[in-house]
Amino acid sequence: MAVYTEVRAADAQLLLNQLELGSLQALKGIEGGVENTNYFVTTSRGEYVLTLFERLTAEQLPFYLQLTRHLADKGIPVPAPQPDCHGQLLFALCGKPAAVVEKLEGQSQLAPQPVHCAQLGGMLARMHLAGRDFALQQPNLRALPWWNATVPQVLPHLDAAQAQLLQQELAHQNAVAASADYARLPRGPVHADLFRDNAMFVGDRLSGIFDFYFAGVDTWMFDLGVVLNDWCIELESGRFDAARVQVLLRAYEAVRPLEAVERALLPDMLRAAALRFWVSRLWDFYLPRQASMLKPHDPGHFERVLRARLTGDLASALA
Ligand SMILES: Nc1ncnc2c1ncn2[C@@H]1O[C@H](COP(=O)(O)OP(=O)(O)O)[C@@H](O)[C@H]1O
Ligand SMILES: N[C@@H](CCOP(=O)(O)O)C(=O)O
Repeated sequence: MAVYTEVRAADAQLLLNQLELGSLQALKGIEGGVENTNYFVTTSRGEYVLTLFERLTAEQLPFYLQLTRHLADKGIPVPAPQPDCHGQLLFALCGKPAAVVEKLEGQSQLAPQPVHCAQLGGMLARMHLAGRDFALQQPNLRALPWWNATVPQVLPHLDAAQAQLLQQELAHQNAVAASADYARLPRGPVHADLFRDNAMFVGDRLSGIFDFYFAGVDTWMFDLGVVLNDWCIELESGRFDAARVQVLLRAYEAVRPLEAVERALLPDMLRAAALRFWVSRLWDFYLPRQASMLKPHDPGHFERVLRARLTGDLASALA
């Protein structure tokens, strides 16, 4: 659970007044999430999510908020940020940047089946295409430069085998990123954290995707790698479930067929995506921040995912 900043009802009401969202009826800290402070807000007008941004700065936030606005306007089901009468989406609360977004209907599907993966794959491709004409630029802030800066901080906490794996994979990803093929990968705004807990289903129907606060401009294959590594694996082992991999990729390609260079680099992007979350989980685990309700995710999970990807199991899943 993560509530880093306690928000009083009176403070929340001041912001709701600015947005003309009615009178506060309930304010409830949200269990889940590790990055920001989130509250469910019930008002006389409806249900919303109030987010206080704990790490992101007011300079970085317009990218995320405008991107969700842009995607919502293009028919992608994402929680639209609520504007004030000047069209502003970003505010300040308790000394932190803050926003209020729509509350999506439904529940996360934490044990996804092929029926869920198919919808997610199609939605991911539609989201990539819908982002092509988004005007703002911001890199993925959890990409290679961040891994290079963070790995030395977590290495002292690892055993020798883990340290070797981490360093070897980082070296490999630096080499991939410097290659001509990598430069040819199509890119655009990506979600970069579209795990099963960042999508909602009503019954078996995908009702929306949310939590764009790691979004940035990166390769579409990195985004697909993040999704495959979470939606299409057996959680205990990190190994791929072939049926889910196949259905998700087929659904993605039904909307946007992969280019040859994307197909060739997908195994490396799967490894990159595993490395990204192994590093961030190690960082959260060994160098935690203060939070009144925080349960860090298990870093060992992404070590297993990375080891599974290193066996080349994408090819066997697609055989
Ligand atoms: N727009 C939304 N609609 C419905 N539920 C939401 C919404 N945003 C967040 N939540 C709920 O809050 C939880 C934590 O949000 P999340 O964005 O993942 O947090 P963090 O940014 O800290 O990682 C989610 O798992 C979900 O249950
Ligand atoms: N998905 C990441 C954690 C990022 O937090 P989120 O709650 O915003 O998804 C992970 O699983 O490590």
